[in-house]
Amino acid sequence: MTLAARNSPAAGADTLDDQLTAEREHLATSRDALRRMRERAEALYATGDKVAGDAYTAEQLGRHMARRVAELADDPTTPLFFGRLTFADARYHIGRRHVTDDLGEPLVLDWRAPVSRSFYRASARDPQGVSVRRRFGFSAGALTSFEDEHLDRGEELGTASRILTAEIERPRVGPMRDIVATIQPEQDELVRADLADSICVQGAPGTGKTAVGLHRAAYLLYLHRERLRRSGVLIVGPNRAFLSYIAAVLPALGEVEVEQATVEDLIARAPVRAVDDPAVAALKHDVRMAEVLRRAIERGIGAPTEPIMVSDGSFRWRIGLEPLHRVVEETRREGLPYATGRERVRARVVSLLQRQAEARRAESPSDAWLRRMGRCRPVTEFLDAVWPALTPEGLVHTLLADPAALAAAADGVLTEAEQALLTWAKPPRTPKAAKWAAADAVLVDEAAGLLERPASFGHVVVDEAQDLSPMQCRAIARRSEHGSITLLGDLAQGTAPWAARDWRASLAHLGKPDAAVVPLSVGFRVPAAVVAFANRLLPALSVDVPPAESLRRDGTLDVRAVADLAAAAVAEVRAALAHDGSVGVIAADDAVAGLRAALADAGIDTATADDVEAAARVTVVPATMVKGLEYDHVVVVEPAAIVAAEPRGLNRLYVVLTRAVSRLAVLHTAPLPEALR
Ligand SMILES: Nc1ncnc2c1ncn2[C@@H]1O[C@H](COP(=O)(O)OP(=O)(O)OP(=O)(O)O)[C@@H](O)[C@H]1O
Repeated sequence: MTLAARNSPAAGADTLDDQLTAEREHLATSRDALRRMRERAEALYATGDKVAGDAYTAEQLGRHMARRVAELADDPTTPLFFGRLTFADARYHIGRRHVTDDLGEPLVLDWRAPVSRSFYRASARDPQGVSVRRRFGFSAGALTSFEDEHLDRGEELGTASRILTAEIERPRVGPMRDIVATIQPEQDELVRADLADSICVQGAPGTGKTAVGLHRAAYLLYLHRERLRRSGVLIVGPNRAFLSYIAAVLPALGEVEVEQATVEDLIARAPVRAVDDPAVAALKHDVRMAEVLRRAIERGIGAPTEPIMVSDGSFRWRIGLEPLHRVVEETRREGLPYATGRERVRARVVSLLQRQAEARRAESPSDAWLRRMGRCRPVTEFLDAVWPALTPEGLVHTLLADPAALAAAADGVLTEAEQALLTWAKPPRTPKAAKWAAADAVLVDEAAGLLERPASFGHVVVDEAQDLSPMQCRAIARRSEHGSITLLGDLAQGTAPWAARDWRASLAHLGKPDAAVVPLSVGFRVPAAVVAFANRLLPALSVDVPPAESLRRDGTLDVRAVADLAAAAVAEVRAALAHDGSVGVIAADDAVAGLRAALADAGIDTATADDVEAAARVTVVPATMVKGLEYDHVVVVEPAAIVAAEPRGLNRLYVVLTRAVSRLAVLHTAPLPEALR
């Protein structure tokens, strides 16, 4: 046993070894049972098209079974169960998914099942009927130890658990892993919050926000499987490197159908082919642009100026100005999305024609007649005059290309100087010819949302949410209108020019103004010495957040003035490679290529941050890409250059300094930023 079981055996005279043997047998039995479950699912998958009556059912069944097979995958390196609860009359092993024997009796309970909740929440003060909680220690998939807490005797280890400590201090390699075995009570409360509840988690670096968000997604999918499968669950992350880092967590928990995207991916409609001046980009992300777009659309709705005259071949029909005015006004008042409004006007005009036809012929006209009237030239011309068809790109193109159109929509909302900033110097002739900048996407998406509502996800998890602009928040709000959100972030790590300074404003833009803001303050990543160093920056960041405290007493910090940054970085990486785990070299973006070359010259292979499966243990990461990531050993090169590279450089440095799991080395030639000294 590597980690000795702390307490005397619970069951009679069994020795610890006997108990360990019994647990290993239970693990082997469970793995066999899971294999049989998977084989049954595979057999069904193979014969699915024969039992299904038609192609559609076969397709549905096929997809369901493929998903089932994927869900039942067994990873030999992750334990099938990690805990056990003993109640007065029953005993359950808790693991990543349900495993049942051939008779349907449970061998392992899913961590999300109601009974499993006590594994995370029971305490000596509130044992919830649990007499003994057992945690298992594993090494490379083999069960090596266990640790008991006799809650009925007032024993409780909390964060002193050696198995928990070993899990937290385990060297990191490759992609992020799930934390089901060691979710802490304050995290569990967030993970198991109701589907209807939107929550905002403000947490210092490494407090498990990302972990909480992913586990909440898995929990909600377990509890509301059918509903969420229909509406979908979406995870929004800051960049592709981050998304590939977290991509494996949900599949490892059996959840293979969650969409993961950056906010840019989510709203991209056209390729980005131009770069905005920062002031222009900031203005496009300003929430006032939503009002400008709303007005621009509303101004497009005109008043009828002529009656409609239609002939159907047999009769001529006429709709006078007054009823047409009524139709337009009534529809405008309904506040529908613009494109729906246009169709509503069309339908109302057709129904006026229908009424006339009924009065004249004393019978209802056919559907074909109604369709023909709806599409006939006079009706379409009327629509084009009072409620013209619009495209999102067309609308934004008009505003950016035509100062008069912009002035009409922006008067009283944007200053003249701001309007001038927005106007293209060389307007493209058509929307198709436009070279869109990144920030135009938020305008086009806002316009698209005014024309037609996008489908709403059932639940959206937004990570690193402090960096969302008001307009990006609105883009997410449109996609979670009928669902709930989990907003995760840290105001101190805000690096975007529009980063949030308080959560209430973001929540209002997200359409969830009343969501609770819950703090997480216990850090699982960054060692105490490193946290203390990074916390020196907090007063200079002008945000009001509780400082982090660390669960980790291990770890080292080494801040050093050097003569040659590249040579010192190479030496530092060499030394780091003598330890287990990953090494991250973080520098200002423009220094990355040079450092990669220096490491290559020294014969050290390096990977890029978005290649989490890379064989190389060393990753060289630009400071702007490192948000949300972590490495055992972090080498930060020239903090002053990281700070100087962008307006929120100190916040960036705070992010950079809080990536280390075990050891942080800070190498500098220039003086350290004032706040750190
Ligand atoms: N209860 C836990 N048990 C074990 N490890 C945990 C636990 N909670 C978090 N961790 C680990 O701590 C590290 C940091 O977690 P995570 O990335 O979720 O933090 P974060 O708050 O999102 O950080 P950041 O602010 O830097 O984005 C991860 O390696 C995660 O697996």
